Amino acid sequence: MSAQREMKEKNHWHKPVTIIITVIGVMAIVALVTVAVLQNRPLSQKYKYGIVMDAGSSHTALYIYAWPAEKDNNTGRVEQTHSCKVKGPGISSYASNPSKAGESLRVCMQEAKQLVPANHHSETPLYLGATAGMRLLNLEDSSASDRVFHAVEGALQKFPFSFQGARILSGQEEGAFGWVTVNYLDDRLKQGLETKGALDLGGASTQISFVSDTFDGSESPDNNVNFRLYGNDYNLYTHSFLCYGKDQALRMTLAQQTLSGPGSILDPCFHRGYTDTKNYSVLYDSPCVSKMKPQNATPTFTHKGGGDFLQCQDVIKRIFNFTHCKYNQCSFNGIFQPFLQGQYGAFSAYYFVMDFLNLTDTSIPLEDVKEKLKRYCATPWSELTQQHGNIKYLAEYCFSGTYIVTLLTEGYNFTSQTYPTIKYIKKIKGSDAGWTLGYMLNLTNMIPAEAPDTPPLPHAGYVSIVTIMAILLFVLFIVSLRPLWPRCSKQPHII
Ligand SMILES: Nc1nc2c(ncn2[C@@H]2O[C@H](COP(=O)(O)OP(=O)(O)OP(=O)(O)O)[C@@H](O)[C@H]2O)c(=O)[nH]1
Ligand SMILES: [Ca+2]
Repeated sequence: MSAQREMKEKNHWHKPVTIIITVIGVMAIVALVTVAVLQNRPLSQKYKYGIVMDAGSSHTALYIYAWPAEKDNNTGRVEQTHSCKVKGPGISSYASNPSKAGESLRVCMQEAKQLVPANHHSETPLYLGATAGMRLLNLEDSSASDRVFHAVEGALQKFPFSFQGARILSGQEEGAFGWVTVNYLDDRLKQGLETKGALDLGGASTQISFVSDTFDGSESPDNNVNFRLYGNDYNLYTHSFLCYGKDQALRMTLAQQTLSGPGSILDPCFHRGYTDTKNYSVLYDSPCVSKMKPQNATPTFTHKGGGDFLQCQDVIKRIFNFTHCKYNQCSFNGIFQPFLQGQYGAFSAYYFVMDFLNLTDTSIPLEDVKEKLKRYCATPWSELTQQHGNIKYLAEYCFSGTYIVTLLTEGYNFTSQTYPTIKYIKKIKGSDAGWTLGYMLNLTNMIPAEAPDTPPLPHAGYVSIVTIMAILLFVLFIVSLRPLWPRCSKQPHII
């Protein structure tokens, strides 16, 4: 009995003070872990929104972007959540009826109003950027372009968003923001990886943009855009060729074939059996060709297809001027271009056309691409309409495919070796490739010039370390109470 009492006396765990210290120690550690974890947990995901309207030459599209509210200054998180294609042609086509340009945007704007939560409407910026169609209208008739903008602005101001204005983007902006979009979505900017060039083929203009180690802007300052993004400097070469979008290039190619004002032409870029009556005044109604309009021509001409890829390449080559270059090297029309460098993403009509022709795989050798195009162009029109029905653009794919290959090789100097550096793309991680995202990121200051301070540990790592440390502390605490531990448990009882 006395031994038992002695043991109980030696066993300090049974002392109320020890029990209280242990309980307080456990509670303190639990409190420490809880506070540390709660204090540093990611905030609940509240989103911010931005809307950009791409008023292109052929049509207008609306894009909604969203990003977690607390990550404003930390790019890599903005995503396209919705896109809406405006019915009808681009806003520049409404020059003679501007109010219709504003009206045409209403359906997509209503959609945006439904999709962006109402409590965010007033803080959501809305931008409209117009490209080559409005550039051409502005060249042709600047007051007509002002009227179109006035009507469009009036229509957009009626919506509850924070409207930031409608304007024409310069060719440099269009090229550079397309490049920003591609590299932002690919996470190349944030990680400081080698960037990808951007190739954009629109309806009225086409852009080429890439970082070149040999280009510092001194040779041709107009083609130089400098960015500092996430602590890295980028020296970008960019050029926009007005009139070299696929629709205006087709006009120029047709103009080349009708300079003498013939009553009919046999166009190698259209399929055998294809025939259409075209109006001279409609064909030449664009600043890209208006100066070439034949005098004394009949009002219309018959447009017949010849279906010959090689001859088509020849007539397309005639719209490029290779005779003068005041720089070390040029692409075409006397425009400076440094050596091609790195990988390229080709989007818009590059994708639409090559996708239709089943030629988006650039591991197919360039010679085989040409061979396939040759066979496609030689397909009779009747066979194609039988196969596809009378779908939009069907008559133009032979021209468009041949134009793309000619622009890339003869224009930009891609070779059989460098052709595989191009990837035809439509979307990257769910967002459309194009200038709109880059434009919004720039205007909302969402790409920091310097790399943002990031916590040294991700949240999960932080939680694990705090928990391990707390357990360790607890164990140390228990061990530190060792002098108070009973010594008898494993010792033989000596009576
Ligand atoms: N085949 C095909 N062509 C398309 C499609 N959507 C647009 N296009 C055509 O492809 C060309 C380029 O389209 P976009 O990139 O939208 O051109 P855009 O932005 O209106 O014109 P720019 O102001 O010059 O940039 C135009 O000739 C369009 O008519 C499509 O789904 N399929
Ligand atoms: Ca475009």
